[in-house]
Amino acid sequence: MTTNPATTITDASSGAGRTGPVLDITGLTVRFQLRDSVVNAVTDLTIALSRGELLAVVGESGCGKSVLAHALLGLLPANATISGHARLTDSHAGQPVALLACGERQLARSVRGRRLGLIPQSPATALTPVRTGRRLLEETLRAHGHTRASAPAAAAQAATDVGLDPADLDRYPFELSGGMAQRLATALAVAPDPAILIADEPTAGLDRPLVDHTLDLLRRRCDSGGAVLLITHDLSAARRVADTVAVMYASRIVEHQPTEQLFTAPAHPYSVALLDALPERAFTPIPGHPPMLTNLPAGCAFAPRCPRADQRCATAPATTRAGHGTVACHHRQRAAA
Ligand SMILES: Nc1ncnc2c1ncn2[C@@H]1O[C@H](COP(=O)(O)OP(=O)(O)OP(=O)(O)O)[C@@H](O)[C@H]1O
Ligand code: NI
Repeated sequence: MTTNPATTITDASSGAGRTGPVLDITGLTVRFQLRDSVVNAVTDLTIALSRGELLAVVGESGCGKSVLAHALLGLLPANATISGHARLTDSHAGQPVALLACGERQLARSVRGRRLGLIPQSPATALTPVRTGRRLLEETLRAHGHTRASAPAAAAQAATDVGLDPADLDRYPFELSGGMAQRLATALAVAPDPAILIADEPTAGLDRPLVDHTLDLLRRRCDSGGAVLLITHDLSAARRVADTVAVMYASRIVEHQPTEQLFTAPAHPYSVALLDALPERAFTPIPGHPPMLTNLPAGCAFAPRCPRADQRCATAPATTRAGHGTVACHHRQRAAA
C-alpha cells in the first residue's frame, strides 16, 4: 500500500511571496486503453505547487511528464482514464477549480490560457498553421484584455521578451525554425499572464543564450508571484532556476526535494543514477532500460536497474518524508555530495 504525504516544500528557499499551494494534485493516475493492453502513464502522483514556486519535473523519455501536463489541462485523448484530484486555487477569479472534475466547456472558457497556461512540447505541430505568428499573438492578446489598437505593440513586446525578432512574427508557423516556433509558443503561453504556467520542454532546440533567456523569463514569473511547472530533460536548467525538483520514473514521482538537496544529496537510487549520467559528473549511463508502461513490475519499477535492489524491492515502496522532501524507496539512500 503506497502512502502519499503531501509534498508541498514550504521552506525551499528562493521563491518569493509564497502563500500556499496554487495547484494541489492528489493521487493522479492516468491509463491509456490500447487494443490489447493498458499503458500506465501516470501512477498515484501527489504533489503541490505553491505561489512563487518553480517546480521542475525531470525523468527519462516516456516516463509520463507530458501526460501529467495534458491531464491537468484536460487535453488527453478519449482512450485515457483519469482518476485522482487536482485543485487549482489561483489568485485570479475566486473559486478553486477541481481540474479533473470540470468539463471541457469550463476548461476552455475560464481555465486554459489565463489561469493555467501551457507551452506545449513540439510547438511546431501545436501551432495553427494557417495564421502568422503576429495574428496568433494579437488574437491571444485581444482575448485577454488588449484592444485592436494596443495589441500590435503588445505583440511586438511579447516577441522581444522571448528573444524573437518582431519581424519574424509575419512568418507562418511552418516557415519558422524549431527554435523560433518554440519562442513563439512561449510568447503565446505567457501573453495571457497565466497564474500557473506549465512549460513542457520550453528550451528544446534553443542555443544556450536563448535557453538561459527562457529560463530567466520563467524564473521572473515566479519571483513576481506566478507559479511554473517546468518539464525538462535538462538537469542543469532545473538546477539553475527550480526551487524544487520532482524526479519521475516509470509513471511515478520517486523523489521530490528542494533543488540543492536533490543535486547534492539525492535520496533515491534513480536520482543518484540520473545525476551520475551527467557528463560533468561520472558520465556513467544508467544500465538497462525503463520498464514497459504496459507491463510494470508489482514492486519497485527501478529495482531491475538498481545497484541496491534486494528482496524488499519486490513490493512497491511507500512515499515517505526525506529531509524537506519525499522519496519512494525502501533504502532511502543518501549519496555523498
Ligand atoms: N494517447 C496515448 N495512447 C497511448 N499511450 C500514450 C498516449 N499518449 C502517451 N502515451 C504513452 O504514455 C507514456 C508517457 O508519455 P509522455 O509523453 O508523458 O512521456 P514524457 O515523459 O513526456 O516523454 P518525453 O520526455 O519523451 O517527452 C509513454 O509510454 C507514451 O507512449
Ligand atoms: Ni514529453
